[in-house]
Amino acid sequence: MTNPHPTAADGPQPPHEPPAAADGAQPPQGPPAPDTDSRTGGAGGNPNPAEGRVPTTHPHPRTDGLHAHLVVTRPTFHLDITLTAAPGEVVALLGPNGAGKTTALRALAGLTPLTAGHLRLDGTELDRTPPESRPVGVVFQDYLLFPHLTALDNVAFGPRCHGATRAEARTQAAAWLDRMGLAEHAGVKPRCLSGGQAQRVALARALATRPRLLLLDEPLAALDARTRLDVRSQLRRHLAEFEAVAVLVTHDPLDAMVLADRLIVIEHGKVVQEGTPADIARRPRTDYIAHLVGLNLYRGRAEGHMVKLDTGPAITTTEDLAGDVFVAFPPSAVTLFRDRPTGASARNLWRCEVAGLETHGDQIRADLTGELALAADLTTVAAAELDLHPGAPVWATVKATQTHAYPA
Ligand SMILES: Nc1ncnc2c1ncn2[C@@H]1O[C@H](COP(=O)(O)OP(=O)(O)OP(=O)(O)O)[C@@H](O)[C@H]1O
Repeated sequence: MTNPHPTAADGPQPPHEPPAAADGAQPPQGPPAPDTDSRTGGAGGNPNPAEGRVPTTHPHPRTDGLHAHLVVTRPTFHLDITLTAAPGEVVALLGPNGAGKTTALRALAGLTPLTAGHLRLDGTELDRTPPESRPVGVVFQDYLLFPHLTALDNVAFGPRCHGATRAEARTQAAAWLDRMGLAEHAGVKPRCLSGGQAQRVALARALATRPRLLLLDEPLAALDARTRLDVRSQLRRHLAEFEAVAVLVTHDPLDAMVLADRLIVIEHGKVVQEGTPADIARRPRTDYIAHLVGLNLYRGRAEGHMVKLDTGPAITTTEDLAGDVFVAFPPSAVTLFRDRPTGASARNLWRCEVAGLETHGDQIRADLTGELALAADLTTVAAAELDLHPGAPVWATVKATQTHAYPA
């Protein structure tokens, strides 16, 4: 996502598409959000619930969550996804580059207009609500903190825009910084914060507006590996406490699996699979997802324990199925031989050729072509003993017990 900019609380102008009114590093005098009622504690609970409370005008109960059908049509791209989430649920939008994740997030924030569809949050239609008036908080990959404001004033900016007095806003901001473990950094400017601290300030700023929808755009992408580990676990804790809907956009399957209750995988502007992280990891339905979760995936037709692949040979499985199925197995389940193994069952034995080799953690991953295209993991020692190199002929076997077949 490239510098989108949903609300007054979230920083300077977006570079393209409709500008967010009252956006930018202006004096924090934006209009009050339409919905800042704190009956349910809003975004993670208001640290000072008695403060900054703005009367609600909502006729609907605030327990409905998110119901969205987002349709955005551009000359070369069409997004059409349905997105629902219950309060307290964290949903991750996962997908390859250009899938439409950012477009979906911008549409939720009101920065990209819907071509069709609808957007309802806690019973209120938001389609026509301008970005700065939506009860939406956004955390960006690159934080987008105001460089000239202290951490405290960056966080206080949100409540100020939503009608709190300066003193109220600062009190609330101090409470949020405290909650994020950043109390001692309140007077520090963003340039003096580490990446992890800046990201937590950005999260505090978003939560301080008590949003009913929290949008997180690749929130950990700019952090180094070590910081990422810490911030990921802190973010997980804060999201677990968050009482409204959170939507996270990420490329990283680990972030998605750790942070989200439910994954929605988008490819080419459409939802291709959704479910719990465990469901998706166990039963991927596209090559992209199979690759993400590190599985070999094939489609075919099952007759009992035999699955005849659409392209390629048959695979023997332990499941007894009929009709269209997927078959998956991990690269670690593959055993390679240079010579045809004698005594091995002829089942799940394929003649292949090494197309490429790469280091994968402490293993070597071999990409194989031939009777069956597959990835195989083996130790460095085994790769050396087999004298594997691109072009080398190999035999690959997989035990039926290591495969997993499920209906397509
Ligand atoms: N402002 C825009 N105007 C026109 N086309 C755009 C605009 N923003 C994005 N697109 C196009 O819309 C499609 C979806 O892009 P989008 O940024 O939503 O994907 P994404 O899944 O977030 O990708 P990435 O992971 O690379 O950020 C792409 O083809 C992209 O080129």
